[in-house]
Amino acid sequence: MRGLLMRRRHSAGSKGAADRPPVPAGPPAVELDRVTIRYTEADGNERVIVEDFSLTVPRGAVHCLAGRSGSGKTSLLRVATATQTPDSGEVRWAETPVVGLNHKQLAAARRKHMGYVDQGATVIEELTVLDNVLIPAMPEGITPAITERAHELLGRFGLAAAARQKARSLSGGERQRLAIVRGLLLEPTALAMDEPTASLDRSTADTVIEAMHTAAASGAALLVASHDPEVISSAHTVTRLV
Ligand SMILES: Nc1ncnc2c1ncn2[C@@H]1O[C@H](COP(=O)(O)OP(=O)(O)OP(=O)(O)O)[C@@H](O)[C@H]1O
Repeated sequence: MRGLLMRRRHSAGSKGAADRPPVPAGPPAVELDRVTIRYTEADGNERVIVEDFSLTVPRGAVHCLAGRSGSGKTSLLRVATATQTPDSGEVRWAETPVVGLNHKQLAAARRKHMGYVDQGATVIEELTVLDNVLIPAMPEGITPAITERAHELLGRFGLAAAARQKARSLSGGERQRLAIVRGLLLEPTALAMDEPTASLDRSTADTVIEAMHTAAASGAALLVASHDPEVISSAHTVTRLV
């Protein structure tokens, strides 16, 4: 393994060990099993992001993929969310292997297991907040039950009053929370987030960190790529890429 250190959150960071919550003992949500990711760079050199790297994130836990820009956070997040195939190794969601699934199988597994919040929390500006949240349910039809779940989640994440507003009116922090709600709509095993606090001011970023932990407490595993020290120190466990 090159340039990689994995630590439990309570072994380091800005807070004392006594301040940190124990790692939840939920069932495995996301597993990387002896994963290797390497690239051939423009100059012909090989770049190894991780080699024979294994990680288990249980339901209820927040795991942070940390490291400087270019260290490979997004690459590892892509492999964990099966939008990139590793050079070797296996990825499992709720103990189901996903490397090598065909497009249709992967789409079904993703709907069941993996919510995703992209960097910047993309929303459709002209749709209402509620309709943005309901997007993942559209292929199978919007039922009263799913609409009720959307409202319940919007309430839990402080967006109930915004449900009928156009998404264009939302602030950066509200967009992140909307994207979390949308990612949780289908009750996935895990939710992946790419740099959720980038470009937010500190107090707004802190509300997003709180929302991440609310999402984990609801039973999802959170896998978060971030170089924000507060995201890193709030996580139950951290992988540091260098
Ligand atoms: N498909 C690819 N082919 C070659 N090199 C790549 C490829 N994807 C990423 N890289 C390189 O691998 C390294 C890690 O990239 P990655 O985007 O995973 O890092 P990161 O930590 O997420 O960076 P940032 O915080 O800036 O988004 C970078 O040097 C990048 O240029």
